[in-house]
Amino acid sequence: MAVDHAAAEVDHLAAERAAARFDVEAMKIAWAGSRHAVDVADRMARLVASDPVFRKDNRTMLSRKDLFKDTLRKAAHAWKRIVELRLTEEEASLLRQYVDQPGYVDLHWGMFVPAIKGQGTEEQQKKWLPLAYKFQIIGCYAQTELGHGSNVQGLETTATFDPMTDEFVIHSPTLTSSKWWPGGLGKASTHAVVYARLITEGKDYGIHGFIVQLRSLEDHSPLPGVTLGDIGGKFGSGAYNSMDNGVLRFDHVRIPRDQMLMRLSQVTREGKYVQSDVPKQLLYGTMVYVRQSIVADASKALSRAVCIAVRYSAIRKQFGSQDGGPETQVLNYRTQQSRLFPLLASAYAFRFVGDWLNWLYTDVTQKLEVKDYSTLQEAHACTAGLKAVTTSATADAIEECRKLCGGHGYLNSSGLPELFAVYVPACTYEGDNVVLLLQVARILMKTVSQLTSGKQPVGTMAYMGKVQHLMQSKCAVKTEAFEARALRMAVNCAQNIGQASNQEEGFYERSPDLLEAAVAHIQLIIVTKFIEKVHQDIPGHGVKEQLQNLCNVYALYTLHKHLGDFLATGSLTPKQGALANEQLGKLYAQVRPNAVALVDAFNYTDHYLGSVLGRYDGNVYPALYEEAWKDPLNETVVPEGYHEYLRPLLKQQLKLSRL
Ligand SMILES: CCCCCCCCCCCCCCCCCCCCCC(=O)SCCNC(=O)CCNC(=O)[C@H](O)C(C)(C)COP(=O)(O)OP(=O)(O)OC[C@H]1O[C@@H](n2cnc3c(N)ncnc32)[C@H](O)[C@@H]1OP(=O)(O)O
Ligand SMILES: Cc1cc2nc3c(=O)[nH]c(=O)nc-3n(C[C@H](O)[C@H](O)[C@H](O)COP(=O)(O)OP(=O)(O)OC[C@H]3O[C@@H](n4cnc5c(N)ncnc54)[C@H](O)[C@@H]3O)c2cc1C
Repeated sequence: MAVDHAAAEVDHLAAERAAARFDVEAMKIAWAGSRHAVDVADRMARLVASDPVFRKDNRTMLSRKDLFKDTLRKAAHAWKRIVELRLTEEEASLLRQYVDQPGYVDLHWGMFVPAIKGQGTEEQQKKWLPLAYKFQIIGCYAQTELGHGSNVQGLETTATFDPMTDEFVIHSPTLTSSKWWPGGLGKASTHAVVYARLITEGKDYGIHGFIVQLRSLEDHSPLPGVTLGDIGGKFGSGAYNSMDNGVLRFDHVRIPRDQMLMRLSQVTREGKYVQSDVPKQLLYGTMVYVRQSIVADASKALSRAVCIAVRYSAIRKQFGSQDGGPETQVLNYRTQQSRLFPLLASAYAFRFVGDWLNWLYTDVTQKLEVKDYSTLQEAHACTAGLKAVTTSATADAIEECRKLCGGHGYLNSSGLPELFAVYVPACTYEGDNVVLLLQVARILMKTVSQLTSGKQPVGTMAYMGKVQHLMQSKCAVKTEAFEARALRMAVNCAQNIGQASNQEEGFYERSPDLLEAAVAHIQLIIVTKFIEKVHQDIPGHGVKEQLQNLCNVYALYTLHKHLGDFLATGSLTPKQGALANEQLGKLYAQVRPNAVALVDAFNYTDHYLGSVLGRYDGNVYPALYEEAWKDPLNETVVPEGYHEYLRPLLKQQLKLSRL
């Protein structure tokens, strides 16, 4: 008798859900942050999923042109719904999240508007923001050039003040000064915040921001002196190809003086350069803002991949059938668990550290408003470091989830290839991860060097103040081992650099070790913030226990993976390392019955997941089968090209065989 495997798989997920030992609804609240956050997210996710314009299952099959047009259509429709339904900012940005297609709106709202808010004077904000808020202009963030991205101070575009006309002349003096990469620039934007070297009275004052109109508001054609276009196709099908990353050149384009963003410094009518009393690093404020939002996005991307891999691992069975009994769910294999559960724990870890970082960012912003710049360095180190560590881990984890889903994970319909292709540039944009970690390392070295002068480190560096204790002790407590490892790695680097004849040379020579020291410091922050979270009052049956488990998994897995660091710095003994690994195995066994419910708590719709393997109902096989037939290649039974290329070949073989 034929067994209906599909029906059996569906029952399987129901059984998994029934076996969970905690209240999933309460976990949804812990994940989202509040009941309100769950409800709004739920409403927006359903709004998007039920609207045919937001369909995305065909995206990887569209040509670049069709994909771009589809992005424009979705963005316009989303805006229409936002206006019609009078959505709040919170609702609108969730709606954008669930539309799940990178597009010019991200740069408009995510960078153009924040750049004007952060670097524009009140007057400039009054003039430009209302236009941007109503989409009467579309803006992008034009910083990176063909020749320089990481080294912002190396940018070549010039903005030369002409006192005769009270204008700046924006110019691209070399090929490498062409703006290259800005999202939304290629085809959509009418305006840009352009970063250029300010030259006045014959002196180069370095990089400053300018609002420049690029296209006509009448017919969208480039303004005189402006050459611009798209930079071409990118990694993967669908994926980031919905975005028009662009190239832009200026040939002596003139803009009024008041289009220089003048909150941080000004040029007077006479051409005098005046520096305000605010730190010049505030020029980088937009990047700091986006880096903190990228950390929150890491937990979203990672949780999606993990949700797909966990559900599918509960459905998928291989081996183990004896006497006609059931086969083993691959989720029951210890190896599957040891690869998958640390990623599940990381998704929760990144979620909570992302919330904390958002708090830190808000706090710093409030302090800046009253000219308190004391936490600027902390904000830079935390946003840069957490951006680097969480995006690298998430990119690796999405690829691991693909492998955890076996062959089917490689199909576009699994959702994983596109998720990976969209996600990986996060390791590069908004600061290459290595470059950002070296920034953290510089701050660590500065902090270590100040320890001898008695200056007490603060914020996330405060543990370094316990230097006497941490340099000597054997650590019994988990966080203390993380603190000792991070501090000792930093101190080792500082000592090695100190022996070099020149500090810069020493830093350069030791940079691979410095990267590792920076990672150790950031991992300490993630572990600490997770522990702080589970110490809070968390309502709901079994929720706190589950989070405690996941926190332990994250910490012990990180420890296991970097055991070399812990041993080399003497922060743990080999015996402690072995015990930690033993413990990890036990924790996986506790996660196992709750795994499906723990990913259900992310509360993702099937539309947002975009994966036949991750379907909520577990009906994987019929969906895979159906999906295959939708491929354009299956529109005809006999493929196009048969008559030109297959038939002649086959005929020829026929003749040969007759010879
Ligand atoms: C209601 C409607 C709603 C509608 C709904 C719609 C809603 C939609 C919403 C959508 C939202 C989604 C979001 C967008 C999506 C993302 C997409 C991707 C976009 C990607 C964009 C990009 O990709 S955009 C380009 C990013 N390009 C970089 O990222 C360059 C890195 N490169 C550097 O960033 C500098 O080049 C680098 C290395 C620091 C050296 O800079 P340098 O040479 O000037 O300086 P030094 O290293 O010498 O440092 C000198 C001193 O500055 C200190 N310092 C340095 N940085 C600092 C900082 N930031 N803050 C404070 N302090 C800082 C340092 O600690 C030193 O401090 P000290 O002097 O005390 O030691
Ligand atoms: C999808 C995408 C979207 C983007 N959107 C925008 C946008 O909207 N606006 C915008 O202005 N830009 C944008 N960018 C550009 C992005 O910000 C830069 O690509 C990024 O900052 C990295 O700079 P780079 O390309 O110059 O890399 P490079 O610095 O050339 O990196 C090449 C290699 O050199 C290494 N390296 C560089 N410097 C050092 C160092 N000091 N020490 C050790 N190693 C080093 C890096 O680690 C890397 O391995 C986007 C990029 C991408 C991929």
